[in-house]
Amino acid sequence: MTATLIDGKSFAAGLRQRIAEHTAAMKERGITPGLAVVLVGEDPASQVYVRSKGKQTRETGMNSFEHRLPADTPEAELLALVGQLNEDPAVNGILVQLPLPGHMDEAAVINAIRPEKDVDGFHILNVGRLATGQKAMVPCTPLGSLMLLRDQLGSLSGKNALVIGRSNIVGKPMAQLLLRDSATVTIAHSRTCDLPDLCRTADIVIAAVGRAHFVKGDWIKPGATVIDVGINRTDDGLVGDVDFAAASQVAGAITPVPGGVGPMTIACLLANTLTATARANGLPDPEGLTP
Ligand SMILES: Nc1nc2c(c(=O)[nH]1)N[C@@H](CN(C=O)c1ccc(C(=O)N[C@@H](CCC(=O)O)C(=O)O)cc1)CN2
Repeated sequence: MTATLIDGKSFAAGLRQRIAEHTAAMKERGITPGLAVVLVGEDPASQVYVRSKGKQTRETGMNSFEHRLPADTPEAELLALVGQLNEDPAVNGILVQLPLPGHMDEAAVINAIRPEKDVDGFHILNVGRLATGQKAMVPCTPLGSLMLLRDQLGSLSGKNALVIGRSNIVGKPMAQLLLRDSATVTIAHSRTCDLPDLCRTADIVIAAVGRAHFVKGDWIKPGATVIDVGINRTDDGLVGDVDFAAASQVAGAITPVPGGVGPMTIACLLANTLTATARANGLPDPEGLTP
């Protein structure tokens, strides 16, 4: 392997430490940040993520409120719970774990969350604010990826960045964040022509396509920085969207899976909860936690 390994696990641990310090300072002023996480159904991966979110929230000194609803919960009941959490002054952040069961309208549920408490940054107002350069809540996985990129590269200005994947929760907000940092951004997707050649022009590759080992080693420009957002469960265990073994021979720096972007997602959720708490109390945004 020639590439530098971007250690998201250790970066996330450092970030959580800083968040714990900010939280302790807030608690001295009588303010305890609170995060409510709602899980509908019993998806095994979601259960693991929700458990980790609760544990890490408590470890940083914040209050954690967990709500578990059965898979056949009517949408109106979930909306009523979101309404209660919106009104609860002890709750600064609300997250509804995705995916939701098929009978629910994800957009309707997300848009029912008060934008100031939308620590996932998925509410349509936060999407619009991010796209227009206004103060927003920023989705956690793209925010974590940006932090890793800045740490690795310093300035992203003028770099050719290729985002592979156009989802609302990763691809599109990632592209917005890269643009904000003055990268030259291309978004690729399933209909993109000649993706391997396009990828070979990229200084930064963000793989968020949701297909195991989709990005091949010979697609990577020598020295490029590769951020692998994929989490694919295969017979060989958890793997990313990038063929890590091959790409790490060519790239300048690369995130592993596991231990790359994944741990940053929850750390950034805590960062967003702290930011939401600061804003709700008329305090400045905590330093280094927002883009
Ligand atoms: N409301 C939301 N739902 C979902 C989000 C989200 O940001 N908000 N993202 C994903 C799942 N997710 C958090 O919810 C998440 C995914 C992965 C990890 C992580 O730490 N991954 C580890 C591996 C863990 C494992 O073994 O599964 C890693 O990559 O090292 C944390 C959070 C979908 N839903």
